[in-house]
Amino acid sequence: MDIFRTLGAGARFDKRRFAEDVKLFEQRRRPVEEFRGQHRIRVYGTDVPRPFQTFSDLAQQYELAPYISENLARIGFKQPTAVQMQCMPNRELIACAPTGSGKTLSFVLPVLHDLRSPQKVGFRAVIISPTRELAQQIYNQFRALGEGRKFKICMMTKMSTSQQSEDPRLRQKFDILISTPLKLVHAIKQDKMDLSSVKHLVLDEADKLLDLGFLEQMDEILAACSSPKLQKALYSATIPSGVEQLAQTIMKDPVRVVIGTKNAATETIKQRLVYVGREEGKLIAMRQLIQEGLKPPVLIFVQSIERARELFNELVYDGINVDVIHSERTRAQRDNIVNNFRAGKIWVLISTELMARGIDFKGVNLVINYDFPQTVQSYIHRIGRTGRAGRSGEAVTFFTNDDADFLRNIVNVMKESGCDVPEWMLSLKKAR
Ligand SMILES: Nc1ncnc2c1ncn2[C@@H]1O[C@H](COP(=O)(O)OP(=O)(O)OP(=O)(O)O)[C@@H](O)[C@H]1O
Repeated sequence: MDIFRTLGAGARFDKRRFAEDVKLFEQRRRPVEEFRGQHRIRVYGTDVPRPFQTFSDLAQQYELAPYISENLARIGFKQPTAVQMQCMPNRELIACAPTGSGKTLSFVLPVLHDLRSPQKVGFRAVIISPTRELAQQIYNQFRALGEGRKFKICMMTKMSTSQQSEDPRLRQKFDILISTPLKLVHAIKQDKMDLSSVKHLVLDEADKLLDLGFLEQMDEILAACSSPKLQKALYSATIPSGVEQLAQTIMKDPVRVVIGTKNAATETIKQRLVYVGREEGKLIAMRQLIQEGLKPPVLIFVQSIERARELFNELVYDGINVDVIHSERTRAQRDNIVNNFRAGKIWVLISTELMARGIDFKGVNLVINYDFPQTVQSYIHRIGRTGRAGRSGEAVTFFTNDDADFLRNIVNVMKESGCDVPEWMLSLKKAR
């Protein structure tokens, strides 16, 4: 880029110097491109920062505060993942990387780095997530990586009276806020939330947040983040083109980062489709899987709360160590279930879409789509609860005659992510 600046400044054109500059530019660019190619990193936009290769490179390149390097080592993160290597933006960012590829750290790290130290000027970073469980997980990651810096980090759902206080001096203590959209909009509307100092606004599971269900709330949040220095960052494993177009309209000259194949499933997951005929066939197929021997922990997705309850009653009757989670369970119940499933005390967990996105149950061996997912995005996120952080995993999806119209969409995802699929399935008509 130097060559263009030199010319822009009105210097006389020196052909030889220009040729040398071009050569130098190419020499610097080529290894970076090769490195990106090896890690399947694609970038779009102008002046995209070069990726760092190791955490010590990062520390040097960005003069990282030592506490961050120490915390990375303590947590046990030795080598950055591809998305982390490329996500030290100097401006707005849209990042699409597979499930379980470490996107959380890839925004926690640059935010902490940029905030440097606690300041009493009010919230400077806001992270939005579609569910409370995911917000909690992000909060934990901030606490772990921020250890030793005394940042005031708060989760909206746990806000104390001082955080919501009318007194601006009390509110100013805080640096980072993590919230679901509804809670935050509620506080903004009650005039209890000043977001005018926010410099970093991160939307995790951005395609979900920019979906119709949340769009109005996102508008309110964006309007409240009034600082001209505001930088937005959007992250998801799936960013459909419509959402990306919408995102572009609210962003200024963003860098786009894509890891691997866009909108595909994680390649470490072995995916399988099982034909069960009709609805009644699902329970028979489920019992057959159990008889063949399930290796817990296993996560089962169904389409509604009612169906989750029904399946739970069936499996409890069969003597399975099973529990069920959905939005009608109390907060305490949901927290307990998540903790117990993580600790291996629950072997089989039945869930609605609530747990489909973002939740990091590291050791899940098998995801069963008992009910066929309604969208490609839902499929990718649901099965992405297994095969995380480079581990292997398995996903089984039941389909009935009624699901035939949508089968082709899922078959395509399977093919894109390197799974074998029967030829006849590839010739099915695509659903709209
Ligand atoms: N550099 C790293 N080295 C080792 N493990 C890592 C690294 N970065 C993240 N992880 C681990 O990888 C797992 C997945 O990370 P994370 O939850 O951030 O994935 P994600 O990309 O946000 O997935 P999803 O799309 O499902 O939300 C976590 O258990 C996390 O602790």
